[in-house]
Amino acid sequence: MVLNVVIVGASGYSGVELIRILLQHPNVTIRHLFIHTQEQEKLDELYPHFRSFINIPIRSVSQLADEKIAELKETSELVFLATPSGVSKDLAPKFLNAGFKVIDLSGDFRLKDPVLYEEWYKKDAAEPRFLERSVYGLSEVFPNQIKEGCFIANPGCYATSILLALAPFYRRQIPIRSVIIDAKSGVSGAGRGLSRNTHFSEVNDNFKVYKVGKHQHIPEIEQVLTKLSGKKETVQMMTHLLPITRGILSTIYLDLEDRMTDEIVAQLYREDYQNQPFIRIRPQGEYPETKQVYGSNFCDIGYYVDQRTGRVILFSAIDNLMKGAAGQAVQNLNLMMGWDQTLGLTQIPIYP
Ligand SMILES: NC(=O)C1=CN([C@@H]2O[C@H](COP(=O)(O)OP(=O)(O)OC[C@H]3O[C@@H](n4cnc5c(N)ncnc54)[C@H](OP(=O)(O)O)[C@@H]3O)[C@@H](O)[C@H]2O)C=CC1
Ligand SMILES: CC(=O)N[C@@H](CCC(=O)OP(=O)(O)O)C(=O)O
Repeated sequence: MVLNVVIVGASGYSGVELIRILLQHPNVTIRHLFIHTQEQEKLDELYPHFRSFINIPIRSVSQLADEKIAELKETSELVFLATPSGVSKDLAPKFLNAGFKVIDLSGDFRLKDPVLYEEWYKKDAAEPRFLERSVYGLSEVFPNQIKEGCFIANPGCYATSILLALAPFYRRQIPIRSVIIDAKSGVSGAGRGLSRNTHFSEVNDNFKVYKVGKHQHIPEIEQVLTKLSGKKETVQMMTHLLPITRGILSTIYLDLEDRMTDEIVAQLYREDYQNQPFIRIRPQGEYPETKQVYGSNFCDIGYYVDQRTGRVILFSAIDNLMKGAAGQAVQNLNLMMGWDQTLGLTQIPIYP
C-alpha cells in the first residue's frame, strides 16, 4: 500500500528532515510540498543536497485556498504541518474538513486548554472543537490513542526527551516531592529563521540559559504528567542553548518520598520500554550523549541513584529534529496506519 502525503513547511528544518525520512519510507510517496515564501520552483534548487533524490515543485501556502485543499485530496490522504505555531491552528482545520489525516509538528494543538495556550504562546488559540479532536503523539506513551487517531499533535522536542524519562514514575504514582529539569538544546531547535540569539557569533563559543520561567514546553509537560498520575503536577524547568547543531540532553533531578535503588529504576524502564524499538535504556554507570543519537530516532535514557542525597537523577538524549520532531511524526504515521513503527526510521546514529 502506498500513502500519498503533503508537507507544508517543507523548507524548514523539520520539513527537510521529514523529506529525508519519507524518501526512504517504503509505504509513502511525497506528492505535494508547500512553503511560505516561494523563491525557487523546485526543492532541489532550494536544497541541493536533495539533488537526484527528489524533483517535485514547491509551491507557496498562499495557494492553499479551501478549493485547492479539496483538489489535493484527490491525490493525497495525509498532511504533515511543519509550520510555526500560530499557523497550524488555521491550516489543520482546513485539511481536516477536507478529509485529510493531519500530523501537526507545532505546539498549536498540544495544550488542551486554550487559555493556557494563550498565556504561554502569546497567540490566539485554535478553536476548542479542534483542540478536543487532537491526540498527543508521544508514541511510546499513548500508542493506542495514536492508532485510533486521525489528527496528531506531535510533541515538542524538550517535552519528548523529558516525558519519556519521567512517564514510568508518574504513571505508577510514585510519590515525588519535587522535580527539577535542566535541559539543553542545539541551535536547529530554533528553526531555520534568522535571529540575533541564534546567529553564529552569539552561539559559537557560548552557553546560555533562555526563556527563563517562560518556556512553552513547561505546561505541555505538566499537562501530560497530570494525565498520567491523575493529580495536578508542577515541574521546575530551565532550557539552555548549546553551541551544537542537533541534540537535546535533559538532566532531571527527582526528589522522591521513598528511597529507590538502581535495580528498581532499571525495572521500571524494563517493564515500560523493553519492547520499544526507539528507547535504549543505558545500563547502570553509562550515560547518554547527544552524539550517540545524532540523525536517529532513538531516545537514550540513563539513570543514577545518589545514595548520599537520596535523589534519582535521569538523563535523556534525543536528536531534536528526529525523535523531537520529524522522526516521531513518522513513527506516529506508522502507528496510525497500523504499520511497523520502525518503517523509514532505521537510521543508525552518525558518529563521530
Ligand atoms: N526545530 C525543531 O527542533 C523542532 C521544531 N518543532 C516545531 O515544528 C515546526 C517547524 O519548525 P522548524 O522546522 O524548526 O521551523 P523553520 O523555521 O525551520 O521552518 C518553518 C517552515 O514553515 C514555513 N512558514 C513560516 N511561516 C509560515 C506561514 N505564515 N505560513 C505557512 N508556512 C510558514 C516556512 O516557510 P519559508 O521557509 O518559506 O519561510 C518553513 O517552511 C514549528 O512549529 C516548531 O515549533 C517541533 C519540535 C522540534
Ligand atoms: C533551541 C530552541 O530555540 N528550541 C525551541 C524548541 C522548538 C520546539 O519544539 O518548539 P515548539 O513547542 O514551538 O514546537 C525552543 O526552545 O522554543
